[in-house]
Amino acid sequence: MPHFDEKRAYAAQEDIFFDDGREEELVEFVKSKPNVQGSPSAVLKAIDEFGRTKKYLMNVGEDKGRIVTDLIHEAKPEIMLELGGYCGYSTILFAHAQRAAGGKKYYSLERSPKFAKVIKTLVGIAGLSDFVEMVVGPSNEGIRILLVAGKVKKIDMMFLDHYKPAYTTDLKLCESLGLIQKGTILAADNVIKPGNPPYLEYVRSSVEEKRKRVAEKQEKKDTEGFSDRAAKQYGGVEELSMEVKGNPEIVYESRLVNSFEPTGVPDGIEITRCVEVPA
Ligand SMILES: C[S@@+](CC[C@H](N)C(=O)[O-])C[C@H]1O[C@@H](n2cnc3c(N)ncnc32)[C@H](O)[C@@H]1O
Repeated sequence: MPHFDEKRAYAAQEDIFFDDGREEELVEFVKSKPNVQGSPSAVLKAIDEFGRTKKYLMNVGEDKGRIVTDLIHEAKPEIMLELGGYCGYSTILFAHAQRAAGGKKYYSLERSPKFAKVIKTLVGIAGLSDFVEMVVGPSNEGIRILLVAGKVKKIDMMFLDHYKPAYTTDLKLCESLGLIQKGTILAADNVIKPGNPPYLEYVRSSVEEKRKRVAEKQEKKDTEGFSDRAAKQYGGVEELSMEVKGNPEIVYESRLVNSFEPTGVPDGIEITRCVEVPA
């Protein structure tokens, strides 16, 4: 297990931990800092300072963030998607790394227009507006919009960090639309805290296991296995496109990388690579 540096811990997560005015406070806090204009690292440093000294923020944070930036440096994705952008911490961290690795575009799909505005503002301050494109609305709609617009034909890397039960349904949607191809990498946050059993089961299953479940109609509902808090986290149970079956023939290799929430609570990122898509 890696080590967590307590000095860098965010404030503890409260019962109400977002959408209570803290996101607007964060924007003012970042704007008040000198030298943030055009500097992704200074903007990230300011966001982390707010999370430590003012109020908790549901960001991926430095420890888990490093797992994904290392992967970006190694895989050099041209096209990257994130599902769930919140205040733009992951957007700025990963888009900055992707641009440095020679990438083409980072798409941030965020359901809340209010949070999308915060992301736009902070991404603008960081100087990444030309590289990042926001798609505002539910992720399943955003994915279809990007495909129909001809902007995304293959996903090179996708960071999943939105409504937990939607990880599996959105992955299946991407499979059905042909966006998951050999070499696609998925990085799924929060698979330990709060956890995501249906997603882990899906990406770790063999083709035979997936085929059997489809044939015997034994597929578990992708909304099963979540605590009430995780299922209602963003204001209610979201509608999910359960009818999308995905492509059980796709072969994945998947592994858990243990790490920590920015508060120091143990968590992990599931890293999944698509190794084969039969013709
Ligand atoms: C944990 S936060 C994302 C944190 C961000 N990735 C970071 O590390 O800085 C989850 C975000 O997902 C958004 N969200 C929830 N359900 C969504 C959906 N179906 N489609 C798109 N965004 C969604 C929420 O509004 C929230 O901003």
